Amino acid sequence: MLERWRVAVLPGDGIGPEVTAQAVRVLEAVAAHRGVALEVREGLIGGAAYDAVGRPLPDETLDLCRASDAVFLGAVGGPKWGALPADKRPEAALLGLRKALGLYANLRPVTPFDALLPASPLKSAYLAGANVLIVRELTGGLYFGEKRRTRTPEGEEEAVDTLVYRTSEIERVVRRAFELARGRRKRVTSVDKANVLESSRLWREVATRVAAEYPDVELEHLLVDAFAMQLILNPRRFDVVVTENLFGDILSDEAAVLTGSIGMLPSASLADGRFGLYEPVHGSAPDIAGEDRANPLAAILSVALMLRHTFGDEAAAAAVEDAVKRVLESGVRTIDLAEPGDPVVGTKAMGDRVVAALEAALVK
Ligand SMILES: NC(=O)C1=CN([C@@H]2O[C@H](COP(=O)(O)OP(=O)(O)OC[C@H]3O[C@@H](n4cnc5c(N)ncnc54)[C@H](O)[C@@H]3O)[C@@H](O)[C@H]2O)C=CC1
Ligand SMILES: CC(C)CC(=O)C(=O)O
Ligand SMILES: [Mg+2]
Repeated sequence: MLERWRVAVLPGDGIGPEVTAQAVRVLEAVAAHRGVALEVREGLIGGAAYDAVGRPLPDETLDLCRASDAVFLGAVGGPKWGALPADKRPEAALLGLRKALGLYANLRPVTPFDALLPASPLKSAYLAGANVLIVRELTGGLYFGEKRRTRTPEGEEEAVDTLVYRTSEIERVVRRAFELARGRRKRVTSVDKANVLESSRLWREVATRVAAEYPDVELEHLLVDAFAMQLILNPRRFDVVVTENLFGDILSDEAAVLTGSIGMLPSASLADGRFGLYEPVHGSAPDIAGEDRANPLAAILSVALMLRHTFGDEAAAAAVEDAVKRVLESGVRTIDLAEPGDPVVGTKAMGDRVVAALEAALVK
């Protein structure tokens, strides 16, 4: 294990800084317990960076990330910056950062906590034990293809986005999915739209080829529309799901519903090796920003992923996840998770509870 953890922290916009503050407290608690020197260095990104220096992804931020073992990111974006040219928008910074750091595999574990299962036994039976790992390709596809505005010969405005995948891009992310499946239930579902899209036909061919290297892991192909339905109908049938960038973005927000809130879904964006960027799946939630109402658990669970994938500290990762579990079992909820009558706490108070549960477990 490393004795020094160098973490770049990019709080970003909206609720980004609020949830990041709680995530950093959890990381600090773990590092203090482990006796590890934690170097947290903050950088600017998104609208906050645009406002401060006129660019959403300053070179200093990229340099900081490259000089770190891991990056934690809150969220970027908001209506304030919506009218800027595409390359100045906060979202462009996030895409640019993912590309520049080679973060091609985005892991989005979807693991409903028992304490949040619906009250009806029928509904809980359908969700109990569901544990899906979405592996989303993160540096290719529509988000990175050529974009342009043109005019038709008739003078009508036209917009073009291009969806490009090459074999090597598909191969590495599918291989990552198979490797992860080996440590789980040994089942990969590859999601595409091969009945219509040429890029999906290539995706399916490559996935089938890679699967031959993993005879112990079962592969199934599903079309994205059918998968979107099956995910809700029968979530327990899925183990690892691998898919392209846009499909993975949409399907993971859909999957968040299984956990009770988008505020529960963490993510790890990985390059080859141990380097990674960790962020909640949700955005900057401008509708609740600044009100201490955001659920910080997705951000805190992203710290668990950092401990697991970058710092190789499985015990600490499990301790953070267990602290979240115990806090939820105690009944407290942020507003997004609350049923009538539940004790509701704010962002910071939820962070307090998790840190207290974690410290109690770590000193034992
Ligand atoms: N990784 C990132 O930085 C992402 C940024 N965005 C950006 O965020 C901005 C807002 O996008 P939206 O479509 O509204 O998506 P969003 O994920 O920010 O919010 C969707 C809904 O979920 C709620 N929500 C989100 N996170 C929550 C949390 N932690 N606790 C409680 N409720 C939460 C919000 O209040 C809102 O009602 C946009 O500028 C978008 O581009 C969107 C997704 C990812
Ligand atoms: C904000 C976008 C650039 C991406 C997004 O929605 C995501 O990564 O979940
Ligand atoms: Mg998204």
